[in-house]
Amino acid sequence: MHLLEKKIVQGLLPKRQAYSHKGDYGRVLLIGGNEQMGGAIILAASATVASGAGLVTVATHSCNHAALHARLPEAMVLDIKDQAQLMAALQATDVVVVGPGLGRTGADLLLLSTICSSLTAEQSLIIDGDAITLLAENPLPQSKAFTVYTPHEKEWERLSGLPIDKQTVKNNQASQEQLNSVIVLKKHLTEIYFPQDVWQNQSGTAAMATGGMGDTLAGMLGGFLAQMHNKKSAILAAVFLHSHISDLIAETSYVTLPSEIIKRIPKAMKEFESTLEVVL
Ligand SMILES: NC(=O)C1=CN([C@@H]2O[C@H](COP(=O)(O)OP(=O)(O)OC[C@H]3O[C@@H](n4cnc5c(N)ncnc54)[C@H](OP(=O)(O)O)[C@@H]3O)[C@@H](O)[C@H]2O)[C@@H](O)CC1
Ligand SMILES: Nc1ncnc2c1ncn2[C@@H]1O[C@H](COP(=O)(O)OP(=O)(O)O)[C@@H](O)[C@H]1O
Ligand SMILES: [Mg+2]
Repeated sequence: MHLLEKKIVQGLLPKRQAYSHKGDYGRVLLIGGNEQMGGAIILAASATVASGAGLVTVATHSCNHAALHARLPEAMVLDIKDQAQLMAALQATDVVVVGPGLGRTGADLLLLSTICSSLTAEQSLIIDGDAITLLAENPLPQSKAFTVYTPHEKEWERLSGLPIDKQTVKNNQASQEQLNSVIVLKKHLTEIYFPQDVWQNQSGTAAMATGGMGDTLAGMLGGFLAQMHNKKSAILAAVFLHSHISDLIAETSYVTLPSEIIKRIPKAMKEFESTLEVVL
């Protein structure tokens, strides 16, 4: 197992070219947030915007629109129930993040099925939160998109069938192969399962154990994948930086709130940029 530490991430983020524009930094569509959990998709989208994605759109329940506009004017908003608008947005995007605060109704499952079947191999799909639980309970044909699941241990138990005490590296690798996707298994010392190798994050502490923290990571992953050509570098950098920022705040704070982490993403990214592309 490879250790994901600061020296690995140093230089992974490409320095921006002078002659570039927002279209060069990717389009991300985030889907989630029902009547009870608008906060989850607002946090995720805020993390995507702070990570530097070129254009961010959020499909969420209409009751969240005013809050989202007020908190995050950088994002565009559409009604999660508007099929026509959603289909157009799915076709136009580079990355989809689905699941934060989505809910687990039949309509949510139908939506998930539409998303999985309509994406192409050129797009990326991050499946988080309720979307993982829905897929665990109702398996669907695999999407053609490059797919990343971001389960916590219980969500991974539901998806892989492995009880938490059986989630060994060997067992997890076997499940990752079956799912044919990247798995970010979130916990203390988060593990990342790629087809070729496994990484263990060395940043992060229990100061992160608060609601919305995983939603924030899902949004960061969307933002990093939208901008970086090397998908593996994007995933490793997002996982490390999410927890690294928390570690910096935790030097003087007992808990590290998702909103505080989000505010510090651009500054933290700056420290890790390089003109030379590092390939892992
Ligand atoms: N502000 C908002 O809008 C927020 C909205 N949110 C949205 O809520 C939706 C549901 O997501 P969820 O994670 O809260 O619930 P669920 O899938 O039932 O899992 C919890 C169960 O798993 C167990 N468990 C075991 N190991 C674990 C581990 N390492 N990490 C975590 N849990 C672990 C745990 O055990 P227990 O706590 O009982 O000991 C419990 O039995 C999702 O869409 C998410 O985006 C949240 O982000 C909060 C802020
Ligand atoms: N004790 C801990 N040590 C390190 N990281 C933690 C700890 N507890 C939680 N985290 C991190 O917080 C996030 C929690 O994700 P998740 O449970 O999906 O949150 P939510 O769904 O509430 O947004 C993960 O990135 C996880 O690694
Ligand atoms: Mg979660």
